Amino acid sequence: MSNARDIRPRQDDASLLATSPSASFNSPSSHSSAFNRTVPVNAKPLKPFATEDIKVLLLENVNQTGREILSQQGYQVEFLKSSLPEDQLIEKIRDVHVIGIRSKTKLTARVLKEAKNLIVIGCFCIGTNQVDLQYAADQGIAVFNSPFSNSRSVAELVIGEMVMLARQLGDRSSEMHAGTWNKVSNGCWEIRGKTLGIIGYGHIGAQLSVLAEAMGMSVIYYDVLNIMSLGTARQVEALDDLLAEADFITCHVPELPETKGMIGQKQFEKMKKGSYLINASRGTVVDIPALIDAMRSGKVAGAALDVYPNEPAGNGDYFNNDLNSWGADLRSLKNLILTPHIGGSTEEAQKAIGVEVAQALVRYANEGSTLGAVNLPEVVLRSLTMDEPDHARVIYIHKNIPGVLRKVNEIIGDHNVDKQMTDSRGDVAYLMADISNVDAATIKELYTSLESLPSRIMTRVLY
Ligand SMILES: NC(=O)C1=CN([C@@H]2O[C@H](COP(=O)(O)OP(=O)(O)OC[C@H]3O[C@@H](n4cnc5c(N)ncnc54)[C@H](O)[C@@H]3O)[C@@H](O)[C@H]2O)C=CC1
Ligand SMILES: O=C(O)C(=O)COP(=O)(O)O
Repeated sequence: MSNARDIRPRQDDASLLATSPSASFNSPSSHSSAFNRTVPVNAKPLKPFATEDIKVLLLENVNQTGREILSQQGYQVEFLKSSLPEDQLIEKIRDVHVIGIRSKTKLTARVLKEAKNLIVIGCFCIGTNQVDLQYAADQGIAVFNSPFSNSRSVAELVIGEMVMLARQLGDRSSEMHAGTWNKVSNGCWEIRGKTLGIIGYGHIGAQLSVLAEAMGMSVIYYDVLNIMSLGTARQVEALDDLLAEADFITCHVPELPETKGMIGQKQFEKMKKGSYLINASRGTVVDIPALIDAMRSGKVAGAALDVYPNEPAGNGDYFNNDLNSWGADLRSLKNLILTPHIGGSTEEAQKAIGVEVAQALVRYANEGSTLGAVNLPEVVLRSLTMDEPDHARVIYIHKNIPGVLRKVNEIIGDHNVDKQMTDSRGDVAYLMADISNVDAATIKELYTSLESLPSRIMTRVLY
């Protein structure tokens, strides 16, 4: 394997041009999906490289379904249960072509700079805030996620937590575990007839809205977009309107500069006395010292937190003041449910995410399809078939500057271009072209010529 960043064709080895009819880039048949259905039965397996040379690093206990799909491709898959400290991550990422992470691993520009062979990142979760998406795009590294496979799991957790908070179940259960009988009705409520305020009415917020109405709640929501209400839910114009009206407030916004500290001291002041707060979005959205004050003063009657500004790397690690300076204060509060970022952690969600993201990674590595990528333009060409044995697929990721297509077409224009597609997103453009009647020497020539263009970000030739 070349030590350059690309997975390059092995130009010296003409035998690799022959494609093996027994090889397949289809994912295992047990994982049927829209992706599998779109691949024709006589799809030609593209062999840009010996698949056993592809190195994949999976962190944070990615589900077995995903691991199997990648292993069955013949890739070398290394699997770790937790995330890695930055220095160890940098050591490992230098070597790999594909990395799979969840919400904890931070793929910053500093880390990605060292990832000389990396072509694609799979976020086996919804959030992609942990990855420097722009830096990755600028290096030609595609990023995929699973946009809604765990939404239902989060929505169900929030429903459960509302009942738990309204009935102080966490406290009663802890007391019983400590041997104390404490039968209380004071300050305990039904959720029926109460108002739920949802901040961020996207996949999770909207799903939750339907479930909450089925429990007899009234739903209001605040979102920066004008979004169609489900059921009898009602969009409010300003966050303050929601804070003033809701009995239960729940956050479902992404981590963005605009959502940082979105619920802080000023917002707690605007809430009704005795209201409840739930945050299963990102730890930066709620100002936790302000929440501690609001709970101590009785303004907030209960809260559930699933996410924190700093989270431990893996199971068994401590959640203490070394991690977040207010850790002990938080843990001392009554009617506060603390969970270790388990909103999306169900068997159903993790299995579905494993399949969806692993298939996207395989499709990208083997076919170059960016369908569903969150940081590159979406470009897809139909699969080459076994009837097209002497074809090569050229992928040219380049700076989105004037004149590039002319130069590229000067290079590929002497050949028979069967199909070509190009699209851009911001500063980066992605071109894919299938060329027929090519031999090993032509592939080498195409590759070298494209690589020498000043607009080049990354070139791959699949054949
Ligand atoms: N605790 C957990 O395990 C999980 C947490 N999450 C977190 O939940 C977040 C939301 O997930 P989805 O509903 O799938 O995302 P989504 O993208 O479908 O919805 C987010 C909504 O928030 C809105 N929004 C963005 N900025 C806003 C602002 N400043 N004010 C008001 N609304 C704003 C958007 O317009 C959108 O409607 C994810 O980004 C992720 O960080 C997601 C899954 C599991
Ligand atoms: O899907 C998300 O964005 C989540 O927050 C869930 O993250 P996780 O896969 O549990 O690390």
